[in-house]
Amino acid sequence: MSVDFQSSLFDTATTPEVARIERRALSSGAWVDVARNWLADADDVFATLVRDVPWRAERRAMYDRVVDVPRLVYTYMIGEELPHPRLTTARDELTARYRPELGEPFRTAGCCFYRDGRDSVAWHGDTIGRGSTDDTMVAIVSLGDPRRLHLRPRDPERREEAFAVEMGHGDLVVMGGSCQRTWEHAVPKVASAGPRISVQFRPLNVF
Ligand SMILES: O=C(O)CCC(=O)C(=O)O
Ligand SMILES: [Fe+2]
Repeated sequence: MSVDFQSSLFDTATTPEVARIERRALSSGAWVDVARNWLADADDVFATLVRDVPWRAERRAMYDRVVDVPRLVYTYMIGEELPHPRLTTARDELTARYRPELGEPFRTAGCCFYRDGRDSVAWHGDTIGRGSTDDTMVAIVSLGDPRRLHLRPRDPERREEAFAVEMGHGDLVVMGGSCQRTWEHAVPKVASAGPRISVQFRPLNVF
């Protein structure tokens, strides 16, 4: 796969210890945490994932409705070695940071490859598993070209609360509380974008 990505432009990652996580409280008990430049070695992680993840096409029904999913995906399940040691470190740091609130570790790592601005994911909540009934967390590490994560309340009466978070190279975005069942998120198509990889860490039985 050829990827037109100038990694030198993005060589700004700090160490996770230095990055600050900022929380935005949302309605209905949902929240979003954002930490810029959270992942160290983001350039190397991105290049390794492009090369080594066994990407497969996905365009099918998912979540609680039929969702058009033009992007490449692969999910690392429990016990599967992650494709870069930095991701293992990242998962463990996320578990250390969030376990008091989450009550359990992050276990799986779903990877999505948005090849260009035409790749996207439509409005959904991660509600296949416990996200439909329980508070939980989905921690996203973004690599490559920035894309926007759009969020909106499920309740049509509250749609004016909708907003978007830019997910840049090495950034961490965590959706927590009731976010998967009371809010929806999407990564819409854009006129022009280079490749982006999203790594989503989730607890057991959250999809
Ligand atoms: O691209 C992203 O960071 C979000 C992906 C997502 O919401 C999902 O795969 O459930
Ligand atoms: Fe999602």
